[in-house]
Amino acid sequence: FRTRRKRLSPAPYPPTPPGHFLLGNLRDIQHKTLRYHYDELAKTYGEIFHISALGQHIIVLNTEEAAYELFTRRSAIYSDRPQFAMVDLMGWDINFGFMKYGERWRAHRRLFQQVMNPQTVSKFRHVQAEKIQEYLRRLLDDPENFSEHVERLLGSLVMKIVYNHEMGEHGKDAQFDATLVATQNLSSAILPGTWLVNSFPILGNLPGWLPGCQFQAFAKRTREIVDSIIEDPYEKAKNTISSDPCLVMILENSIAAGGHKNIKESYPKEICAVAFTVTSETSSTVIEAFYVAMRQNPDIQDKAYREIMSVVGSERLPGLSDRAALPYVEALYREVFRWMPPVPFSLPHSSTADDIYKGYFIPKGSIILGNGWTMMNNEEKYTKPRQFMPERFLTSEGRYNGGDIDSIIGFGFGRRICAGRHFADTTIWLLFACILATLRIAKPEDGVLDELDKLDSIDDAFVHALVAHSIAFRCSIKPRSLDSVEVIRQISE
Ligand code: HEM
Repeated sequence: FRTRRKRLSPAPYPPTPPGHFLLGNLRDIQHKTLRYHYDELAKTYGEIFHISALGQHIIVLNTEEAAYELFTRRSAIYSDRPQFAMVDLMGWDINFGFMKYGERWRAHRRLFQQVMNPQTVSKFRHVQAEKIQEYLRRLLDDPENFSEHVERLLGSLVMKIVYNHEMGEHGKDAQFDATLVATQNLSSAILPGTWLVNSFPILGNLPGWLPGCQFQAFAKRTREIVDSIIEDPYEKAKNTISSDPCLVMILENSIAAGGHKNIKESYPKEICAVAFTVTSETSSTVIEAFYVAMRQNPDIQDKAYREIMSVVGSERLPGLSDRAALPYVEALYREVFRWMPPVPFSLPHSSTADDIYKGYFIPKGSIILGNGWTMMNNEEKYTKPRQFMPERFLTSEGRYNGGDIDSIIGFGFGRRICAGRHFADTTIWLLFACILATLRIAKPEDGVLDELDKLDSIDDAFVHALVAHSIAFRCSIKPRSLDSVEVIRQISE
């Protein structure tokens, strides 16, 4: 590496915190509360800093301007992904979120966008509304398990729009259960430190019976499950005749119409197989953040309720066509993403060429993190940033001024920006609006404090690995009125 740097540039690395003489900044990388630590470092070093350990350079971008310059304007060299050996060993390299920047990624992403663009997503509005209403019914019947019901909501929604598959009871739907296990194995396998093979890919070549190589067996089991969710569900959906649109049929029709040259037969099946995995963790974190924010801020919740009542009334659930008329709900929705960015550093990008930014050297192969946490806590843009305050996205006349979906930093950056954001955006907005319209979320009424009430700061309710997650907490969830119960129970025609 030293020779390459000498050859290309005498420029210094971006500001770097002092590190250990051998281990470099390993302690900064393995810090327990990374978002606070990097926020501190950003305060010391400014819009960009650099840390390195064991030969790996990590560049952290702390302003929207720096992120825009590198991820968007220079996207040709900042759109790669660092590789996890375990992802490949488990067969999860079919997930284009992890693919290297290149032809295979491009073809997958193009196909995915074809079925997840705003026009196509709007075909699924009735499914979104139906599954959300089902979720509300579950909340009425079993409010304590509000969080577990989210998994079912997301699962049943994705299975329906992708495969036109109506999900069976929990634990009894072979297709969904396999998808869930494959997803959980992927999440655990990419947690830093879980498997040494991620840091030392050469281990992947060793036989599984060697001590320390248990990852081989885990990877093999997962690969079998991943293989099982690629082929069969797709073929089944392809051969089922239905008037409901689903991703499989949309893809098949456009392939038959000659819309896709140069794609392999497996690609459409692969993008369908990853849909739940790429949906579930991030979406459930945003929903958790909503519950925490609403539990802690009854006045804000009531204000949103009043807005919905005055625009929509109490005799039906809000729909996506009401969205523009509900600026406070929109602002609240946006504030959830700002207040607790679900993927605080986005998914890591990596660079494919040496570069210079503002006089600093960024070597090829660096991991580049967009520090969404610090960006969303920029005091110049967001006064009192740790306060949950939807008003910050409203003008003094109460009009929404928060920008369109692509301005949501929580969806990431540049060419790797979340490919499912239109589906996520409409689903999550509608979910929030329907909950706000019918239910009141509050602290538990039995007076027993739970972990959330014992925290020094409510921010600590969320811990993060790659994606943030809340600690377990309870809330009381009750219908707003008799009308609410009726609307939730009402079967739509
Ligand atoms: C609120 C929910 C969601 C959030 C916060 C979210 C966030 C993100 C983020 C931060 C990235 C990485 C962007 C980057 O590298 O800069 C990403 C990538 C991705 N997301 Fe989402 N996502 C959500 C829901 C979804 C849904 C519902 C889908 C699919 C239906 C989806 C599909 C994807 C895919 C396929 C990628 C990989 C894109 C690529 O590498 O080219 N996401 N998402």
